[in-house]
Amino acid sequence: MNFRKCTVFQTIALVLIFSFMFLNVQRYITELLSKKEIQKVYTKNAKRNTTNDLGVNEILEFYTRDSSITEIESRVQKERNEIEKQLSGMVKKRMADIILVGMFKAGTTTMSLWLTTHPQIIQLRIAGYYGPNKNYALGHVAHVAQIPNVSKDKIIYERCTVCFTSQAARERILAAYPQRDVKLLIMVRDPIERLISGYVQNVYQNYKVEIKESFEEYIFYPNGTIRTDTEYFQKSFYVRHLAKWLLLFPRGNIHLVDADTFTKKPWVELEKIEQLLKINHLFSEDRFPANPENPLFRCLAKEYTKGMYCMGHAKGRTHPDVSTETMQKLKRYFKPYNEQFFTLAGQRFSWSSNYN
Ligand SMILES: Nc1ncnc2c1ncn2[C@@H]1O[C@H](COP(=O)(O)OS(=O)(=O)O)[C@@H](OP(=O)(O)O)[C@H]1O
Repeated sequence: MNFRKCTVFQTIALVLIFSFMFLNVQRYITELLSKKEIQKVYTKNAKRNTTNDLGVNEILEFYTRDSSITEIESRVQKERNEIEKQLSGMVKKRMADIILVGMFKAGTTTMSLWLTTHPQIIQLRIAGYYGPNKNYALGHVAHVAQIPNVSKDKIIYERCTVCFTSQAARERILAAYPQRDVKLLIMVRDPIERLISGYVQNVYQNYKVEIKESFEEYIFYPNGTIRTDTEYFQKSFYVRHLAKWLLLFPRGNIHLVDADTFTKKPWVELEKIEQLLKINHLFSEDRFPANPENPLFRCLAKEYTKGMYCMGHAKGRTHPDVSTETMQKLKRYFKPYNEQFFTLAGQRFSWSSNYN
């Protein structure tokens, strides 16, 4: 009897031990699996954030989440009412067909100078109207009054190179074009080269940057982290700015110019613009000899007379030597933003391969 009791107890104890072990093993396996699952999701997200697996919609959503479309529309409507009020009584004018909205230090002066030598392109006298407040304060009457009456085969061209990074400018342009039918030209240069160019410009103008401050001092904090909060740095995050334009204007209206190709082979990018605007082809390769004073850059030979349009000394400046280490650090930093920009733009640029 005692022996039988003992066996029953032993069996119960064994069942309990095995059950306990089984439950623990099961819990361990579940934990392990969920940890793995979390790890998988985390790795996937990290990868998505760094190497840009994000799709166009996700990128758009991410960079415009601080923009309330209702608030934008209400501001734009208010501005439209103001435009109508100021222009009431004036004969309705055709607005500019195309606006060069940026990007600062990407070759915009050269583009404007050369493009407007085309007899079918008429440039507006006032530049930067939609950008800085002091320009916009000129008022719509003054802005519209300068627009010439031109035949349909001519293109009215306006320049506002500070507009690309300005939300106020985007909304002002949208207010002026209720049909959103303006073409927007944006020159995009390798963001690091643009950064260096901006630094050199600041050094020359001795504005914001002390002459003695090296590029490295300008770009890094003393502890080596990148000073991403500077105005120049912020302007080089093209994806952020393009997303905000795409919230307001269709992609088809935005023409992105490869600024590096424009510098080296201007006829390539100019011919694309001729096609976009459906104007005669005049910018052929043979018209772009090297600049005798600065052979890394081109000039444009005049069409009917002798002489060339070359840029002065303020364009095509010598850049400082930047160490490989600094370049690599900047490239690593910009790469994910660039990738997102290419996805959003739906195109890559000649400088894209600098980041491979
Ligand atoms: N043909 C030709 N000649 C001289 N320079 C040329 C030319 N084509 C493009 N570029 C590039 O234009 C860069 C200056 O850009 P921007 O005119 O947009 O500068 S600015 O924003 O108006 O200050 C300028 O930048 P830096 O090289 O840093 O001076 C040039 O790289």
